[in-house]
Amino acid sequence: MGPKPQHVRAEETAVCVAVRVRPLLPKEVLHGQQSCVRIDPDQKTLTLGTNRHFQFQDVLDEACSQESAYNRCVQSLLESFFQGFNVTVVAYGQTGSGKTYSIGEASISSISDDEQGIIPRAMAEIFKLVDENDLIDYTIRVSYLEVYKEEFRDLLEVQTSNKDILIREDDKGNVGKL
Ligand SMILES: Nc1ncnc2c1ncn2[C@@H]1O[C@H](COP(=O)(O)OP(=O)(O)OP(=O)(O)O)[C@@H](O)[C@H]1O
Repeated sequence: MGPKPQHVRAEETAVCVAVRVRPLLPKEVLHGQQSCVRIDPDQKTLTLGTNRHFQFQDVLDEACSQESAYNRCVQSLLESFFQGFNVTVVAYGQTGSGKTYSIGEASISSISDDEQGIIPRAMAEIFKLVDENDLIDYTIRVSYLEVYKEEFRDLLEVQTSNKDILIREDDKGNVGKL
């Protein structure tokens, strides 16, 4: 078997799973806590303890920057998106593992450009690609919803009652907020 590609492209697989290990937080260092995982970037494996190995399509270590995480896991999806495919990015993990940090709180204006996560980077690239293409008229709609304890919250309009938020699929298979 030849070496695996460094970056898995969207067209090569329907689902790509990458694992990201965050650095220890200052308070964890203060309490003398230590990392319990090891990453092998060549084998794309993460080892828990000494002998529990897990393989992923990509493994991002503690030093992986927001830019690199975006380039490795998301950028190619935008190409597919502009070719008309639906694309989805999901951050999954236990509390405090870095989902919000990785996805990128678009609402936090105090963070530096380097620290911006996936949402602001993807938005910037979408608008750049739209700007570059004068031949097509684009309409962009955005919704930003939180689902917590089976209740919706509209994060762009927090006063909206969750009862007024309806998610439906139309006859073309597009899922969205009514
Ligand atoms: N790759 C990283 N580099 C530096 N700091 C990080 C990284 N990932 C997460 N952190 C920090 O770790 C802390 C927890 O991360 P975050 O809030 O993103 O977790 P979460 O998975 O969204 O948690 P919850 O499910 O509780 O909302 C935050 O202080 C965040 O800034």
